[in-house]
Amino acid sequence: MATPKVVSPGLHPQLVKLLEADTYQYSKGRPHPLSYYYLSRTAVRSIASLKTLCFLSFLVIIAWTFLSRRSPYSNAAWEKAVLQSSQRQEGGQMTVLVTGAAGFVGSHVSLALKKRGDGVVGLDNFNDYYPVELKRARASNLEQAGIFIVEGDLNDQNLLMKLFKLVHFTHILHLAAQAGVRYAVKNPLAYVHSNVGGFVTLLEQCKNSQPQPAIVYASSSSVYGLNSKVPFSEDDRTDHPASLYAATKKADEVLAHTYNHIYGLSITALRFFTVYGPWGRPDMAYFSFTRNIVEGKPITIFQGPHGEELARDFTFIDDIVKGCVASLDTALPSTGSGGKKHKKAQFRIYNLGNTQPVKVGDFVSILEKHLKKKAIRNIIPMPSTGDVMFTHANVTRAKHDLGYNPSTDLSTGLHIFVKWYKSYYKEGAGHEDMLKGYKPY
Ligand SMILES: O=C(O)[C@H]1O[C@H](OP(=O)(O)OP(=O)(O)OC[C@H]2O[C@@H](n3ccc(=O)[nH]c3=O)[C@H](O)[C@@H]2O)[C@H](O)[C@@H](O)[C@@H]1O
Repeated sequence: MATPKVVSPGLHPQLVKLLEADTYQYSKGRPHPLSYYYLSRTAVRSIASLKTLCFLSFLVIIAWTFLSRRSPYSNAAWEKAVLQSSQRQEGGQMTVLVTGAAGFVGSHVSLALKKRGDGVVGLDNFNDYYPVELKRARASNLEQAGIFIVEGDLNDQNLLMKLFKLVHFTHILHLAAQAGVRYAVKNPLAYVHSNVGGFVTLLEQCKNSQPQPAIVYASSSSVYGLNSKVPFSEDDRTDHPASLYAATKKADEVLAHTYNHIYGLSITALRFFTVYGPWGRPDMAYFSFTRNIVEGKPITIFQGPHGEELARDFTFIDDIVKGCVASLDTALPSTGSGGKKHKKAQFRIYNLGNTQPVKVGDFVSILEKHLKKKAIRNIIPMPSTGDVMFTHANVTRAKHDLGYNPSTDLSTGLHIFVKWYKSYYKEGAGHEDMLKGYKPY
C-alpha cells in the first residue's frame, strides 16, 4: 500500500524527503509514526489558538467590566455642569441638593431657590409613574434657569458619594418619592424602594458627610391615617396608616428620628396636604378630573360607606414653596461628624396644609366654573385602596416657627391651574399627545 503523499510546508525537509521517496514502510493496522508527530503538532497549535482565544476573551471581559463599571457621571462635562449649578449667586446663602427636582413640588422650589441666588443641584430618576414628557418639560424650565438635574437614582450609593465629594451641600431638600396613595396597592415595592431604601441611602450619605448638611424632606398628610380628631396636629397619633404609601412616609419619619438621634443630623419633616397647581401631577384628582371634563369624559367621585362625601385640605403650590423655603432657612446645622453626634440636633415636624378642607363634590363644582363646562359625575363607593375620608391641617406650629401662612383659596388656585392647563395642552402647543393613553391609578 502506498504511503499517501504529504505536502506540508512546515515539515522538516528530511521528513518530507522520506515521505516523498515513499521508502518508509509501515505495517497495516499500526499508526504511521508520523501521525504522532501530526497529532502533537495539531494539539500544540490548538492549544496555542485556544490560548489566544482565552486571552482575547479575557481582554473583552476586562474591557466590558471597565466600561460597565465606569460611572456615566465620571466625565468632565458632567462635573462642570454640577459645579456650575451649585454656584451661589449674589444673595444666595446655601447650596442645596433637591431630590425629585423634575417633580411637581421639586421643580417649583428649585426655581424659587435659584431665583434668590442659592446654589441648586437637582437629582431625579425620571421614572415613568406618569408621563415622563412632563418631567422633561419641567427639567427644561430648570435648565433655562441654570439648574442642572443629575439623572440618577437615590439608591445609587456611588452616585451620591460622587456628588457629595464634588459639592459641599449645606442643605438637602428631599422630595423624591414614589407618590400616590392608590398605586401602592398595585406596586408596593416601588414605594419601599424609593421611600424607604432611597431615603436610607441618602441619610447614610448625609451622616458620612463632612460637614453634614441639614435635611428638609417631604412627609405627607396621609400619616394621620384613620385619625378622627380634627384638625390634624403634629402631635396626634400617626400609627394607624390607611395605605402602604402612608406607611412608608411614616417609616421615613421614624427613620429620620433615628439618624437625628444617633448621628446628629438636623432633620425637618413637612407633612404636605394634597398639593395642587400648575405643572402638577397628572395622577392627582384635580389634574385627571380637569382632563376628563375638558375631553367630555366622565369622572369618578368616591363616596364614603354611608354616602358621605370625602374632603381634602387642598393646598396651593405657592404656599408649599414658601413653607419649604422657610424650613430650609430656619434649619439649624447638623451636629455630627465622623459617624457620631456631638450634641442634640434639631428635629422638627410641620403640617403644611391650607386649613380649609373642601368636599370633593364642591371642588369639582369649582373646576366646572373655571372650565366653563359641566362634569359627567360618576359617583361610586370608595374602593379599599387606601384613601381616607378627610384631611384637615392645623398649621399653628408652622405659622409660629416658619411664618407659614397659606394665602391661596381653592378657587383662586384652581383658576391658576386651569389657566396653565389650557395654555400648556392647547392645540398646537406640542403637548397635546403627552397624556394620550395615560390612565391614573
Ligand atoms: O396629602 C397627601 O398626603 C397626599 O395627597 C395626595 O393624595 P390625595 O389626597 O389622595 O389626592 P388625590 O389623589 O388628588 O385625591 C383627592 C381626592 O379625590 C378623591 N378621588 C380621587 C380620584 C378619583 O378618581 N376619585 C376621587 O374621588 C380622593 O379620594 C381624594 O379624596 C397625593 O397624591 C399624595 O401623594 C399625597 O401624599
